[in-house]
Amino acid sequence: HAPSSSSRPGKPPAPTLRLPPGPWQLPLIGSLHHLLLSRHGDLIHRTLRDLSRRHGPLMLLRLGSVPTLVVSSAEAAMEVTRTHDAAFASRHLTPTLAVFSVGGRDVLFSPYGELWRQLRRVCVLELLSARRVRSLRRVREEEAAALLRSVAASCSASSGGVVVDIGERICRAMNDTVVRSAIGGRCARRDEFLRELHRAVVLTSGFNLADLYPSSRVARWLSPALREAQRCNRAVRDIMAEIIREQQSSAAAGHEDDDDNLLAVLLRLQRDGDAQCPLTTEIISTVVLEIFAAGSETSSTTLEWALCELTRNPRVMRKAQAEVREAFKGQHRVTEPDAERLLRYLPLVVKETLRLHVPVPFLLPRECREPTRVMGQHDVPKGTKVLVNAWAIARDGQYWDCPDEFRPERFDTAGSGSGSGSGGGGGGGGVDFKGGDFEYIPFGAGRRMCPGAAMGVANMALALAGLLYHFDWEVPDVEEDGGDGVGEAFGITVKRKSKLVLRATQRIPCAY
Ligand code: HEM
Repeated sequence: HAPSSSSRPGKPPAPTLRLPPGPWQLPLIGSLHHLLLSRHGDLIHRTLRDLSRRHGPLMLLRLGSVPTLVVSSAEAAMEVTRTHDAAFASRHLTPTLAVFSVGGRDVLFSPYGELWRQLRRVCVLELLSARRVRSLRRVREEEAAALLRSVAASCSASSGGVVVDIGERICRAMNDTVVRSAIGGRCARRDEFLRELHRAVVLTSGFNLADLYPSSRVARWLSPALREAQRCNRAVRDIMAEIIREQQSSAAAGHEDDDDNLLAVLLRLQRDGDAQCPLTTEIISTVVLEIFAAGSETSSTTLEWALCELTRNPRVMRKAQAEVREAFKGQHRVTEPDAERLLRYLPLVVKETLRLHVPVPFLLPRECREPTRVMGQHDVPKGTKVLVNAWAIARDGQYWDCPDEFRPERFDTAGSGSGSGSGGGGGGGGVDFKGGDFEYIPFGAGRRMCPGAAMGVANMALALAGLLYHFDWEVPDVEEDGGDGVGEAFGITVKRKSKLVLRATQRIPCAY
């Protein structure tokens, strides 16, 4: 993999490559020792931020045998996801990701090409377009209601507050919402699925022996992560096979209205042979599994962090609760149209959570498809893995005032200046996550940007409004986190190390 600037005899000398700078390397392990010796332990997004402060926003490392470009400024992120978007539009497929994506024949990790284009188009059309997201409102309301009823039931058992495993419940609610949206029904083996999904998130972080030495058979053989990935993949495929069988028998029985979901459409395309790239059952199973995973893990992680930050910041909590309690005054239920119409501050809370706790800190790894000169001065060789450290960019004092503080007001267009920088609210007024403001890219940017942002935000916003409307939330005892960062667990998404547990006190009855 090592990039080379040497020329072969008889050929004109190749121009010398100007590779991006990076920390010193050792034979065999490359730059890994910088990660292994870090004070941040396995929180690699933090370690790479520290390293980039020394070596620059375009930094070249070798992680095991994999040349890896780490992108750590808004300007550099723009180069990779806009200026040279096509050159970086493929994913880097590690051996563990190859297990889950069956060699990249999927939508999340596929190389840039026709199959990806086709699968992404179907996902957007049948599930993620603005129209489809609107039409799934009933699913969101029912699943948020189920969550609120479950908390109310726990509260009714005691007269004072009650300690609730709210993190677990949020996780189930977000998963049920996205699964019902995609296949029309719940997953009967949901808890088993969620357990395997949590394993998959850790296994695919890219920092195991097999992924660091992808071409070494010894590394693969020695890697427990790869074997565990294969086991985990078999388990989720088994769950999916059951779901597909049910959907097929429902279609065979002629249930017309069961046909209106992503899985049904994919199966119909397969039956009719209409798709440009033929769809195998394996591809369909992979795509639907990925939608379940991409849609639930990210949203539940964000919602958990939102509640966690609100309990740590009583001023923000009071303001958010005052707003929602005023908007729904006298009512016993929160509905989506009214929440959308009346709440101004709550969306800022969601935005600020997505900034402070970028759920997918390196986006999904990209790969350079052709030699590319970036920022006019650095050459990135073909095959280089690219990590955009969206987490570091969203906490960079160059773009954000008090970047480590939780201040939803910074996104208030009325209260602060426009654009990034030093608006009155702390930088961020007018900045959005739509992929055009590169200091804030929790959903990525460019061709491979997340197509599920609208659905993710809708799923989270309604549940959060209900949780704040009906209940008061406090930290039960001394918080186990100890403060910023210590409570993070690294994986392809960064979530809380332990599931959030809070004391809930019901203030307003639920009538769902
Ligand atoms: C808080 C919620 C979410 C966050 C933070 C999030 C974040 C991301 C990120 C960072 C990427 C990679 C973007 C890039 O490489 O530039 C991505 C890709 C993707 N996301 Fe999301 N996502 C969320 C919700 C969802 C939902 C609800 C769905 C679907 C139900 C979804 C489906 C996808 C898909 C299919 C891709 C792959 C796009 C491609 O490679 O072409 N996401 N997401």
